[in-house]
Amino acid sequence: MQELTIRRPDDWHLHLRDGDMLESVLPHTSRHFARAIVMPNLVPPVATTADARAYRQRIEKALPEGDSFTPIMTLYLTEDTQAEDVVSGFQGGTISAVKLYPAGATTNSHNGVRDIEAVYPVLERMAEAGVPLCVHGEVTDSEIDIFDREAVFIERVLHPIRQHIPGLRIIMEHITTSDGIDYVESSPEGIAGTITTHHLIINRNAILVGGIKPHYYCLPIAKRESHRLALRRAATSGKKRFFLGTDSAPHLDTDKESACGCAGVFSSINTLSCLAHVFEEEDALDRLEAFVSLNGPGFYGLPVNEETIRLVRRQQPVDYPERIETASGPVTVFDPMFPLYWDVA
Ligand SMILES: NC(=O)N[C@@H](CC(=O)O)C(=O)O
Ligand SMILES: [Zn+2]
Ligand SMILES: [Zn+2]
Repeated sequence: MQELTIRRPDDWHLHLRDGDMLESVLPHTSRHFARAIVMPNLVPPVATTADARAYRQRIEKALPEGDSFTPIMTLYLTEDTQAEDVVSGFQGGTISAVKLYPAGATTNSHNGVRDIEAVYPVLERMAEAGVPLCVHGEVTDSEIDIFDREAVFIERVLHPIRQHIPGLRIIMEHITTSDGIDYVESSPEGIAGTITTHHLIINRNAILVGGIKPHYYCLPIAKRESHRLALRRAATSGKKRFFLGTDSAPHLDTDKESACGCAGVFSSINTLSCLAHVFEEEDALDRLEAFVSLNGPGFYGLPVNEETIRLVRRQQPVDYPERIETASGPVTVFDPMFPLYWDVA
């Protein structure tokens, strides 16, 4: 296949940041994507409906002329979150989901949840009102190995939430293990998983072999090869409860290339080229549209996009920048370590 037309895709997990960084990264998403679930882990976090409304306005202001892009806003769940604010923000159309960060699990998560049972009353109200919960699924206990933190989260946190509040719709974001895939597949309706572009391409060797490669460090951390293969099988299966969340998460190079580098991979620029490459390798180009354009709106109960995009396989590798410039310095773009031939026409 040399050409593929699909409905315009959406990104169900994206970090747009704020200020200069927002200005620099937003065009790389709005060029190709119609909508994105925008993560609320700003400093300070997007914790109330009023915060989400103000942040949405800043995103709309930063949007390049002529691009049609809808940010889908989320709230950062804290132990002080008020259920009334969540429900009214959802019913009024300002927010579409709430995000659970276990405190200390990832970038800007220190205001997250320490005691999950403390937020059960809010989760119960969300279930009644139909507000979905997006989850960063890693425990933070210091005795748990970083490579096991997702699997342990499923057992200690996610499964108990689902037992206690079966009506809550949950998105297990950026799944990195076969445990996560198996959990979603073996559960009844009501839980879905997003998968990032980079976790379909790299395993932990990319971070650690031949020297430390900070631009491949993200959370949850990439796991061993068998897990990457499980993610590929799920993403390319066409199954309705798996869809794209790029987790494109820009950090300044000076913050990544450091003795204590930040977690996050910036991939919005070449994500669709990378995904077409992966789906072609798996002989599943006919299922790319399900993963990037159909399954996400299906789970979130939103209409699919009517516009289309055309992907073209070029004769020569596609050019994309190694890094982009922002007012505060460069940000390195995800390098899949192979040439990309698929391009968005
Ligand atoms: N994925 C990451 O490694 N980083 C994200 C946070 C997150 O999604 O966990 C970020 O905000 O930088
Ligand atoms: Zn996360
Ligand atoms: Zn993220």
